[in-house]
Amino acid sequence: MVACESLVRIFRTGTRARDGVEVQALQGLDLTVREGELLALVGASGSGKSTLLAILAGLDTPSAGTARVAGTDLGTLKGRARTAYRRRTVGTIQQQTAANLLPYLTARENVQLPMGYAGVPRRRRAERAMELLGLMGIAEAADRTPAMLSGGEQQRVAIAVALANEPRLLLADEPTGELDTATSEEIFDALRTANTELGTTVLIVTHDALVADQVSRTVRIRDGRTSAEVLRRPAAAGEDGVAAAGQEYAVLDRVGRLQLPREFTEPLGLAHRVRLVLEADHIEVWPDREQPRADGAGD
Ligand SMILES: Nc1ncnc2c1ncn2[C@@H]1O[C@H](COP(=O)(O)OP(=O)(O)OP(=O)(O)O)[C@@H](O)[C@H]1O
Repeated sequence: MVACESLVRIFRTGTRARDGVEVQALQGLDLTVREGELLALVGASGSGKSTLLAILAGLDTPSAGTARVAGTDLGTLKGRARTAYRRRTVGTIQQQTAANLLPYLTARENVQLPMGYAGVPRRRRAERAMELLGLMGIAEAADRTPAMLSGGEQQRVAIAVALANEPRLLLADEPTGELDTATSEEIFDALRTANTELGTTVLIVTHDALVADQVSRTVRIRDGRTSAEVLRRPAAAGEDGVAAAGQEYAVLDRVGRLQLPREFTEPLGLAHRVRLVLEADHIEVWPDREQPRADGAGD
C-alpha cells in the first residue's frame, strides 16, 4: 500500500538561494506498509513524521527518492490527478479535533461534504454518512454541530469524514494528542474498527505509548530515516489475545546502513569507528580499541 524508498525532503528557508538555510527533514527514508496493516509511526519532535505524512497525503512532494501509495507515484502526481488522489485514495485526521470539522455543519453534514466534492449521489451520501457514524458509535450525534460534541466524539466524527470516500489509506497525525487516556482508547478503537471492518490501511503518528503498544508494528523515525521497528506477534491461542512482548529490530536500508540504538552504543563507548567481524550467521560490532576474542566468547 505504501512504498517509500530513499525518500528525501529538503526545506530551504530564506528568500535567496545564497542566504538560505537547508533543513533535511527526510534523509533517505525507507518504509513499506502492507495493505490492511495498522501501523504506528513514532519519533522525537522534528524527526520528520509530519513531513512524511504530508507527502503521503499528497499535500507536499518529495525532493528526491520515491513514494508510492496504492500504485500512485507521488513524486510526479500533478493537477487533477493529485486532487483526485487526495479526495479518494487517502483520508486524513489531524490532532486538533476542531481542525477536522466545519463548525457550522452537523456531524452528518460534515461526513457528507467530501462525498459531495467527489460527486456521490445525494441519497447515497446520506446513507453512507449514517453507516459511518454508526460504525464509529456516534449515530445519535448525527444532528449535532461540533460545539455540541465532546473532543472524543468530534474525533470520531473526523474519522467518519476521513472515511467518507472509501480511502485505501487513512493517515492520522497524533489523533489522541489532545485527549485523556480513556478517550484516547475510544479513538484508537475507532481507528481499529476502520481497519478491521472496512479493511482500510491505517498509519498513526503517535507519542502515545498506549497506541504504540497495541499495534502489531511500530516504526521509529530518527533524523529523517526509519531507524527501528518493534514487531509484536499475536499471542498463542489460549492467552486471551494479549499481545506478546515486542521485539525491537533495527532497520537495514538498501545500501546497508543501520542506526544502532544509543542504549547499545553508549555503555560500550561505540563512537565514530567500530570493528566489524563477519561470522557464519551474524556480524559482530566491536569498539575500535578491542580485539575480538579468539575463542568467540563474549558475543
Ligand atoms: N515548511 C518547513 N520549512 C522549513 N523547515 C521545516 C518545514 N517543515 C518542517 N521543517 C523542519 O523539518 C524537520 C522535521 O519536521 P517535522 O514537522 O516533519 O517533524 P515531526 O517529527 O513531525 O515533529 P513533531 O513531532 O514535533 O510534529 C524539523 O527540523 C522542522 O523544523
